[in-house]
Amino acid sequence: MAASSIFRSSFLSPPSQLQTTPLNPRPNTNFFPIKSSTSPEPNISAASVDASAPLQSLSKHRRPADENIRDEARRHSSNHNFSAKYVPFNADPNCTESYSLDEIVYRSRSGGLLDVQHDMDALKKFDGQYWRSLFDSRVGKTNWPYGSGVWSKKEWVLPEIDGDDIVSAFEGNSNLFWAERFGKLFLGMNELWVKHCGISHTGSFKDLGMTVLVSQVNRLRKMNRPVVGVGCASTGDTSAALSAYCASAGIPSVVFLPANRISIAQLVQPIANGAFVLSLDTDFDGCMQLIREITSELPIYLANSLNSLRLEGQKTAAIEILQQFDWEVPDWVIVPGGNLGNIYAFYKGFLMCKELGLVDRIPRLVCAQAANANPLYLHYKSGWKEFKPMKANTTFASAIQIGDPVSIDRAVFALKNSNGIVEEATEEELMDAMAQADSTGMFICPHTGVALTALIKLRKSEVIRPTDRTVVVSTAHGLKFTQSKIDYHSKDIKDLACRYANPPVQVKADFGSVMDVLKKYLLSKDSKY
Ligand SMILES: Cc1ncc(COP(=O)(O)O)c(C=O)c1O
Ligand SMILES: N[C@@H](CCOP(=O)(O)O)C(=O)O
Repeated sequence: MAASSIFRSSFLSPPSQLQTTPLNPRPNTNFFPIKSSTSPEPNISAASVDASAPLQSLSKHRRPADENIRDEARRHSSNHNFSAKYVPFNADPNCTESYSLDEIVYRSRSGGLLDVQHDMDALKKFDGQYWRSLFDSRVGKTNWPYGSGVWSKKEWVLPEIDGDDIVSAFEGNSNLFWAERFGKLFLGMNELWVKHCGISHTGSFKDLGMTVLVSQVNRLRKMNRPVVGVGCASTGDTSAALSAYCASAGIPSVVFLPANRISIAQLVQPIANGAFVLSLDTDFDGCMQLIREITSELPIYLANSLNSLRLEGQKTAAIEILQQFDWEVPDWVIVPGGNLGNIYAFYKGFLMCKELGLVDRIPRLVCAQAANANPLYLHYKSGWKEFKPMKANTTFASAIQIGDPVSIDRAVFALKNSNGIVEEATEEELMDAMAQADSTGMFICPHTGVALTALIKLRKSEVIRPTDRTVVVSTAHGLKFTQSKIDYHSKDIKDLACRYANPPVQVKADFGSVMDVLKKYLLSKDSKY
């Protein structure tokens, strides 16, 4: 949709070296490397958990001037027994099928999804307090790779990767914003929080997963595995993240984009980062089908969330939320869903925290879809009967215009096991919610508008109570979707009332005219004036 003339004229012209030390690792009372009868894990060293230095010596310990943070990490040899492997997703406990993470495999023998399974027994050798303290000790530092919100949880993500192979932009650690005004004004809530995963290196939560996937690719290439490049189908955010992380590691990337269906800001990201960009005359589901076929023929590694490595990074956003609440569990977490990997990633992050004793319960999850692309919602409404993929219609929430989500089974599992709910948002609802949020100081993307709509509906029906602590996950930066905001505030959208539009006022450039409009404006704001 074109910007209105108003908009055209008004807008469109011209680290420290500190070793971070957990405060209270269970088997270790004196801050020195862990070795006790309760711990068969004697080799956890400074590099693996950063637990080796007494607190008082930390500030005196500087890295030599000719050494960078990677060199420094390399000096500390990491020696632990944590491990992870691929297993069929939600398999029978007796199933023995598994694959090393160094294999190139995306599907189980039966064609089902895979999951990354951690050696939970090894992780359980340390109690919840230990892990909480360890993760807390790494926040806000520049130690490689722990300065990243993802790699600060390395033992739970890719425990066996060498720090040297990691490709990171110190992603994660995103803002958990107290949406005070929006909560009070529109929902009568005190405890509404927005997890701004889009305030990130490439402007979306995809960075969390992509740092893991590209790091593993980096490792595979060093092992001379047949990976010439990495490829994805995308509605704009996966491609941006893939191309940035690949460019940073010097790895070729190939992205399949549905022509004319993603924002200009998203399109320019892989172009600028030097990806090989194919603009295809189909929708996202068509691109996804093609990349799956192509990656089974050519030495191109698949970077979509069908690849379960991605979800290992994305799950850290859930752990981060708990950490930011000082390990108190919120009542609800609302996530916009498209290809449906992220809702499972959140579930997995919360579940690991529960199973490893960091918290005692998990929040209820809500997955929010655009009504124009709502296969999960329809499935939920049918009582989880047979799932029917659909042809997704155009939506302002263009990154979730997906009709045949690859992670449908993961999403259903996550929702069933978290007493979850699925909601939907019409175009009018999601655009109004976005405008309302923006009017309280946010600048969110339309997908976050979808999630906020779900919240508004669940508040109206009193499913979510005024005192419930609720987190809405904001998945991308609003600056990637400015055209939708321009259209809305121009009231330039067919069939939408654009009730919260705030178009600029064109005024003659003379004192009297400016005074007139300002007086009128102030009167509307303050009855005492
Ligand atoms: C901005 C944004 N929000 C939400 C989603 C949905 O995430 P998922 O595909 O993991 O459901 C996507 C991508 O699909 C996205 O790019
Ligand atoms: N919104 C996504 C769609 C693909 O999702 P993925 O998580 O499977 O890569 C995008 O930005 O491309």
